[in-house]
Amino acid sequence: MSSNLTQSIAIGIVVNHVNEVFIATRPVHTKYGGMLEFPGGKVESNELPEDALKRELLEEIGLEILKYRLFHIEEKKASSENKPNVKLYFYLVEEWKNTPYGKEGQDVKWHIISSLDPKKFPPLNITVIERLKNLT
Ligand SMILES: Nc1nc2c([nH]c(=O)n2[C@@H]2O[C@H](COP(=O)(O)OP(=O)(O)OP(=O)(O)O)[C@@H](O)[C@H]2O)c(=O)[nH]1
Ligand SMILES: [Mg+2]
Repeated sequence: MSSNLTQSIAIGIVVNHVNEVFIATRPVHTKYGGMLEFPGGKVESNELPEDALKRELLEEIGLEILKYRLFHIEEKKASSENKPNVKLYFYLVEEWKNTPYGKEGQDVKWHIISSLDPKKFPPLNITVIERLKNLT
């Protein structure tokens, strides 16, 4: 029997009109430090994933998002009793206000989708990156 809870994560794939996505480098001292990631973070209790998406993108990259859609969900079962299952909600963000920047001091950059290397991201991003490449 499993009593593991599920930690949901809301992630924004911010895509511009020239097929570039806005990506941050994870700070070195964190889990997957030095790897690339899309902005986002943990959905809080009593919060909807899309509300977490709006909150995290504002907190992390100063973006007020206007048009977005759920693009992909990735789930992973907990690797032990005392860890949560995780569920990643990846949203495509296609319209926004403001110019994104690394509000928390993180290194950020626009990357052309076709040039993305899935090996530079956490393992749960591999499928969504393949799907992203098939879009363009
Ligand atoms: N933001 C983000 N997190 C990802 C991605 N892929 C992926 O596996 N994750 C995982 O999702 C989890 C939560 O992300 P996070 O560290 O950004 O959480 P957060 O913003 O709430 O930060 P905090 O824990 O410091 O409050 C991490 O374990 C991270 O490794 C991704 O592309 N973007
Ligand atoms: Mg985060």
